[in-house]
Amino acid sequence: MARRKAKWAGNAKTAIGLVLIGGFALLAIVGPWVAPYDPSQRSADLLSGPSSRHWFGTTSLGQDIFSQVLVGARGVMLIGFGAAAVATMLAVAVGVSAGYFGGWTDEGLSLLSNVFLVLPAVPLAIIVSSLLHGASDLAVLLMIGCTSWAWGARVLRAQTLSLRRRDYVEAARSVGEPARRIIGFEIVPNLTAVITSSFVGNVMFAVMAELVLAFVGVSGTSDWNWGTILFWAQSQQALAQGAWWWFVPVGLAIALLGTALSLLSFGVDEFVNPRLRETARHRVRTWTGRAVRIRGGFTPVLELVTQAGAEDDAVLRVERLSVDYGVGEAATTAVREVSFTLRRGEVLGIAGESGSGKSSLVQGIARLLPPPAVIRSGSVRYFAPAAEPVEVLALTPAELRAFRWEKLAIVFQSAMSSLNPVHKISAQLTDVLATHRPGMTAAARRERAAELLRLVGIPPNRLGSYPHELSGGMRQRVMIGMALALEPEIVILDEPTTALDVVTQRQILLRLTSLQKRLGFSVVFVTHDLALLAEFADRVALMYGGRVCEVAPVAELVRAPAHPYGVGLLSSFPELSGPRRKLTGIAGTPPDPRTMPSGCAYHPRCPRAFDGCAGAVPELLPLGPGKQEHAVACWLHQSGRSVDRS
Ligand SMILES: Nc1ncnc2c1ncn2[C@@H]1O[C@H](COP(=O)(O)OP(=O)(O)OP(=O)(O)O)[C@@H](O)[C@H]1O
Repeated sequence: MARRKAKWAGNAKTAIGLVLIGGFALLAIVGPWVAPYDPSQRSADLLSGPSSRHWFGTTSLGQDIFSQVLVGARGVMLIGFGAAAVATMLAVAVGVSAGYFGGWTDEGLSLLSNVFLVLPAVPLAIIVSSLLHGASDLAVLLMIGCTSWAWGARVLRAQTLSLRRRDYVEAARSVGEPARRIIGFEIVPNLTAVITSSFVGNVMFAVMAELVLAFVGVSGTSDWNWGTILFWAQSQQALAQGAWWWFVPVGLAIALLGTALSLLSFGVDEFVNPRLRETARHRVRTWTGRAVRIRGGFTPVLELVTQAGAEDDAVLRVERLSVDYGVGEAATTAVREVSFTLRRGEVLGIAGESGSGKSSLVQGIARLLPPPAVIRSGSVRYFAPAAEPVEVLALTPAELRAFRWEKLAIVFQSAMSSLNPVHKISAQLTDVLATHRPGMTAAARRERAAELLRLVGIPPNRLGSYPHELSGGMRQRVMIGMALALEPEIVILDEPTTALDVVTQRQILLRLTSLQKRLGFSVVFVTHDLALLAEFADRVALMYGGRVCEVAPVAELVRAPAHPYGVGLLSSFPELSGPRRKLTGIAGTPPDPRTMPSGCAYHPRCPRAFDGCAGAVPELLPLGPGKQEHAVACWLHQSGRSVDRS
């Protein structure tokens, strides 16, 4: 708290803005009491300039303009801030709901906003005030507030639309947070700058609208506010008479109020955006980590392969899972009837070229597919120890929230964007615990958060840091710590070390695998990097064109890949030991899922293809007796022939 206060104080713009606004607020409170004259009281000093008796001069009736300015501040501040508060609350409620919930809610609320956008607020207020023969301050406040929210709502809707798919919002959803909490904790804090500037804009608009109403004489010409002063100055032709003092002081007061609001808006922007703030202050030394990508993903391994003895120790079983993007004739199939079993305590690697369907598969398993993706068919069963299997695809939203994170945790690809930039690491770690362990005390949650940081090799004093104060590798480890918060049985990592330097990559994976051995969870590790899998995985499944084409224990796959695609992939990587050999790679490009080749999807690129390969899709079958663990979907093997490693 003290640190926060110091930051406010250290922000000169905020401080000046606050002092000025505070001054105006004080004026609004005490103005009528400290004014030297009654603002309506006439005197013999007609239209005289500033003097020691009348600091701001007098009107054509001899009234003291200084007193009028002091007394008038109350109405301006009351209506300006009151109407802005009403407008901002309406804008947040409408804009955030429309952006977050989408669908019919969005359509209905957007229609409402559009209607209010075309309503001319000030002329409407003038007409209503005229009908009421002069409206009260409260009526003016409500009129302005209720007619000026629509623009802010549109901006907030657009911002919410861009926030709702951010990784940290998806992460919160996957943690099982209810919508109101996601909106309150993940979305609205990130809109603070927009809400503040919307509020400041609304104050300015309300002040102006109120001045216009007073200026045209519809909100009562005897109630003193700054608009009333301008109304009388205009009607008595002060400008033509050279009585500049009649409108200049009030004009300066309005300009000063606008300046104060703008300064406050800038200051709040810096305050709520730690990155902006840090540029102006000393920066905590962080590693130079680049953005880290971590995403959760399973990949298919074949059911047949895992039949021998695998059933008892299965923790997750995926059967014939298919994922489409879109529906009907326009649908593109990204995952095609993938089946695999994940065993308790194993690290299953999933590899394949870009576009082979790895992420779609993993997101399908966790039911985190973004629209327009849909699960077309299949089954995902979770096996709890000594309990009935659970069909994940049939879970209700509430059951799904409990399943994710408790049983299955996902580390998203981008650690930086998975961590909410406006919350400290401690808040983000304890939030997962608060959602799933409501009975835990705040102190216990904080202790557990520190323990989780220690677990992933980060000093607990980093709990007070913001995400941007950590290196890419540290952020990634925080995400892994967060995934382990509830001790899940399955952890999905999707390309967890892409974009990190090789040293950091290895450090993180070594720590992860040592934790995995200690805590006993199962890992699905999606990556392009076969060399990493060779070091860290127990088994590897290769994906091509949305299907698993080969699955085997990692040592066997590296030693003797059976599918020509596996051969090609391994030929693209240098070996760590042994004689030097030419890296050949794979000619051509992966297939477009919209125009998938017939038969084996790899046949157009396959150096061993023969006529039969284009006919039908080969099944994923064990290589033979004694090779139950090594399965391949290739016509070469199904017709009894073998393939040489080239
Ligand atoms: N929103 C989408 N609309 C249509 N098709 C999509 C969409 N997202 C992905 N696809 C298609 O689905 C297929 C599988 O994509 P996916 O991202 O799952 O593959 P990947 O193996 O994870 O690739 P990468 O390693 O590049 O992340 C791709 O061919 C892609 O064209």
